[in-house]
Amino acid sequence: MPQHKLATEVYFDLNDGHKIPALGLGTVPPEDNAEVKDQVITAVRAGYRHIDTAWYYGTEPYIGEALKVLFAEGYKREDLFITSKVWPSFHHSPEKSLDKSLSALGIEYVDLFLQHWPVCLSGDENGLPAAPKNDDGSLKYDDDPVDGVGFIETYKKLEDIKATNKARSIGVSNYSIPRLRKLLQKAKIVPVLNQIEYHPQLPQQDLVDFCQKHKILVEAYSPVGGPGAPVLKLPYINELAEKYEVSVNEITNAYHILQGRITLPRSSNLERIKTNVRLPQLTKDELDKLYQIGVENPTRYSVDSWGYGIGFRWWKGDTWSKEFD
Ligand SMILES: NC(=O)C1=CN([C@@H]2O[C@H](COP(=O)(O)OP(=O)(O)OC[C@H]3O[C@@H](n4cnc5c(N)ncnc54)[C@H](OP(=O)(O)O)[C@@H]3O)[C@@H](O)[C@H]2O)C=CC1
Ligand SMILES: O=C1Nc2ccccc2C1=O
Repeated sequence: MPQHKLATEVYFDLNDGHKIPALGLGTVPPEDNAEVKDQVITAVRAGYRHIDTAWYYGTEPYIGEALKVLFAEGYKREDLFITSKVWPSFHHSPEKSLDKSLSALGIEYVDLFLQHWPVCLSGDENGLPAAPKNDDGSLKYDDDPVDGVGFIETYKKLEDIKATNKARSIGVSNYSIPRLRKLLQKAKIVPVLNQIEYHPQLPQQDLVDFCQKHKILVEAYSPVGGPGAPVLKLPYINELAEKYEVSVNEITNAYHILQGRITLPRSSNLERIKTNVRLPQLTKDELDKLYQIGVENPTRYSVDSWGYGIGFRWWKGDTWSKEFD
């Protein structure tokens, strides 16, 4: 049995002086939100130190229950890295959203607070409904979803929050290159990272290069493509798992971590969470071959309707859209 390094022991430097564990646990609701409590406890006991959540997921109260158990076992708040996010329907009051998240989680600060999407949906003072609709069924925005700059105002509020210490670091999610360009013209604080869909089937080297140039880390969500784990069906990933005697999930994690990206796998299977921690040392040729899979046949699995028109190339039918740039 080959000896492998551990993904749980890798930390990356953020541009504001803090550090982030490279492997984080995703907490999008499973069938029953309460299951997240055991998932978090299992992960931390297995060595994970990074939990990714969001007000939108509705799982923060269960993560809070897990934290109580873990703190009682002796784990320290300062040893964990906890991320939450402000949803677009809460764009007018991110601090209120963060206060709700902190209260549900039972903690005083988050390590990282992200703007979940660079758009402004029309929610009430409690951010509800999360997906507001016009009478014709279309999404109800407070700002033009394509040309509006309200998303920059939201980010500025995150800059103010950082000064309160309720969030140690601030960052963004689902930002394309055009949105990042606009943001960087106005931002005082460069976001520490951009959380985006990323896996071997979704090559986004241009966005990664742009982020790298501005010292913004890339954090990969849906590292196996979300429900059904379609990415894990790729024959080459299975070939590598056999070669290194690890799971297919550990290959998709290594794909990111070895190239300086944070990865956020999620699972309802506690055994899978527990064992998904080794870091096989894939070669440069193997990493390049994984990357080429997506160049030849790009596939985006997460296609939320609020993601259209914000500067990403979306997979539509059999061609990439021209929306980028
Ligand atoms: N900022 C954003 O907009 C977004 C952020 N995220 C974040 O990223 C996290 C991860 O993304 P997410 O889309 O949830 O998912 P993942 O890509 O991690 O996929 C999770 C799914 O894959 C299944 N799976 C994993 N491994 C296997 C395996 N070996 N065999 C069969 N099935 C498997 C899981 O099933 P099982 O439960 O049975 O293991 C689960 O259904 C989220 O939880 C969230 O924290 C996600 C989407 C958007
Ligand atoms: O914004 C999100 N949309 C999603 C859809 C499925 C799972 C997670 C998310 C998000 O975080």
